[in-house]
Amino acid sequence: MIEFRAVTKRFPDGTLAVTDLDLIIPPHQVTVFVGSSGSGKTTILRMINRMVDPTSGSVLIDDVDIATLEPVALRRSIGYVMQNSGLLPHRTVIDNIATVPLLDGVKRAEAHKRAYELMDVVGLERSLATRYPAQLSGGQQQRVGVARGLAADPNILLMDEPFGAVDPLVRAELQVELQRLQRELGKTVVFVTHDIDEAFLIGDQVVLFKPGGILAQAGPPAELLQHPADDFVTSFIDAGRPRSILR
Ligand SMILES: Nc1ncnc2c1ncn2[C@@H]1O[C@H](COP(=O)(O)OP(=O)(O)OP(=O)(O)O)[C@@H](O)[C@H]1O
Repeated sequence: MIEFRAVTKRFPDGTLAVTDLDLIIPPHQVTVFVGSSGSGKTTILRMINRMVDPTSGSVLIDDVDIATLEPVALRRSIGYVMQNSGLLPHRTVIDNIATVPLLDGVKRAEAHKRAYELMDVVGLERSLATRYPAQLSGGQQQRVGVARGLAADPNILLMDEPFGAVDPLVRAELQVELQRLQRELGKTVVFVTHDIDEAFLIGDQVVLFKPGGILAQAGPPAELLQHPADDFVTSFIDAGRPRSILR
């Protein structure tokens, strides 16, 4: 379980990105952060692996305040998948997937063996292993990014708009794949998107933020749809609807 207790983040330039956030992220479920651009989603996500530290308040993982943990070790123990996959351009697919285990001192042969297994898990042909990222499609690159995020077998997987840069058809395919993966692996997934349809599709819990990183509502999709907390929630959900009809 991940817990935010009265977390506020103000950047040095004075920007208030997160305001007094109390939130529980249950284990083995997909929690989706949704909200308009600049509503603090990425900042909140990055506080889970200490890429960003709160100005005040605390973040706990399984009841341990992560401010007491060593940031680099914490970061390597948590999977992180970002938009545009964030792959290393001069390393092959197999080396990209094995990045964290290799950093952790796992022997190359063993790290590669596991990386090949992960290619199967995320639905990538093993024949792609020796290609470089630029020789893959956008969807394939994102799958490599997911495999890399899973390589250290983390309990927690953070995904920051992972499907934002691919076309709608590939995006739909990746969304279905993520649901399958989650049924098989049961990780604690925290997923950022600005797309309410995507949030409702893949989220067990959806957390909607207002500008300033103010929590608007958190709950299962049906709860937000049937019992929106206020007009902001209603209008954010409604704004997503015309797109669903057009799709
Ligand atoms: N390092 C920083 N220094 C100053 N302000 C920052 C920094 N990082 C983020 N911000 C600001 O904090 C606010 C929240 O940013 P954040 O990236 O968390 O939002 P977001 O909801 O993830 O947005 P998006 O959907 O556009 O990625 C924004 O106003 C942003 O400009």
